[in-house]
Amino acid sequence: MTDKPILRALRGEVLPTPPVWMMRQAGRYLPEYRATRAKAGDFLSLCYTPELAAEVTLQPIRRYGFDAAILFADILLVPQALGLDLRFVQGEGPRLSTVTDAAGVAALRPLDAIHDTLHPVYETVRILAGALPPEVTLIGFAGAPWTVATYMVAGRGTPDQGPAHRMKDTDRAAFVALIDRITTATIEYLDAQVQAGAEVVKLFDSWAGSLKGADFDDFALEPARRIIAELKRRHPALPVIAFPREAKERYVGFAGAVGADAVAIDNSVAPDWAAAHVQVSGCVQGNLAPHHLVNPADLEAETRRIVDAFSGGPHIFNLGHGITPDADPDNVHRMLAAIRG
Ligand SMILES: Cc1c2[nH]c(c1CCC(=O)O)Cc1[nH]c(c(CCC(=O)O)c1C)Cc1[nH]c(c(CCC(=O)O)c1C)Cc1[nH]c(c(C)c1CCC(=O)O)C2
Repeated sequence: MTDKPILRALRGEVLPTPPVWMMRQAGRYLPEYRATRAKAGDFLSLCYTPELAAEVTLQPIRRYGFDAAILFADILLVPQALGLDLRFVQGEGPRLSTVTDAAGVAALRPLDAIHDTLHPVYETVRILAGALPPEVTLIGFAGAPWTVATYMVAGRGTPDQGPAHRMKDTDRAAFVALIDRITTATIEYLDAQVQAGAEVVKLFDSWAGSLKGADFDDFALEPARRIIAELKRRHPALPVIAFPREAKERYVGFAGAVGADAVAIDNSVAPDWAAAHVQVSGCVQGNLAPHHLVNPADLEAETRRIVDAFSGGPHIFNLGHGITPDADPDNVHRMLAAIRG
């Protein structure tokens, strides 16, 4: 049995102080991140240079003593490994070549080939596994198939995921084939991260909230269930965190339905409601609104409200979404003081 606080919470233990980390904790709000990114040249070079990716992963651990480190990489590396062109345009976000029909799905690279692109990520994990303090848990991650598909179909981020919805509704067979290709690639990608030393994996389904009714079952729930079942078949003790962002009432029972050990919730969910309806079935991660780290007027009060609401069950403190570049690094210390006392 291990004593790392994150692993204890994921096993269902209720700790006197919740363990804590932050989505996007290695990021542009930190001057040391911006310096290392400048050294790498651009964001993708940073992702694919293991020594530098490991360095930015460790920076927030050194500065704040978080309980978990999350591998520095991006969910869009999988589409790139499947053969799409990917670039990040400064100030605009990602741009990819697109997959919009059956021929596009058929042209994706075969499953075995993904490691040709992704092997530097596994090296980053290996460096981190040997460099982290013993009480810190190393989290690997991937995008969930629906969210990854929304970028592959549109070639960019979209406000309503319209292009992916249209492909799903007009060319169902090709869309199902695309989800299947992402699902199998994600299993091999996460398996390789675990073999390299990731102790927990997290699935980011940032756009799960735009799936309704049976579509939510088919494209948020079922692919996550398949990925987790296969990973746990290969690694029975592996804890998994699922993040079906903006799932609202579908957060209820989600972890159990997909076989995850914890569900991460966004900040549109009231902590008291989530404690009563979601945490009753297991560990919950979340859910401070990131804007409190920009404008800290209610930072301590909101942090305490979340800690108190979830104090009766297993809880990992986190934000409801990633910390933003305009956040003040000192506010993170204030948040930690409010959690840890
Ligand atoms: C949708 C999504 C992406 N990437 C990710 C998601 C899912 C989570 C979410 O909803 O935020 C996940 C992600 N992206 C990044 C991580 C690393 C780990 C972490 O610190 O959380 C993780 C887990 C680094 C990153 N990924 C990105 C940055 C900023 C890049 C930079 O340095 O310029 C970082 C630190 C870039 C990125 N990557 C992506 C977009 C849309 C963008 C551009 C928008 C932005 O700039 O924030 C795709």
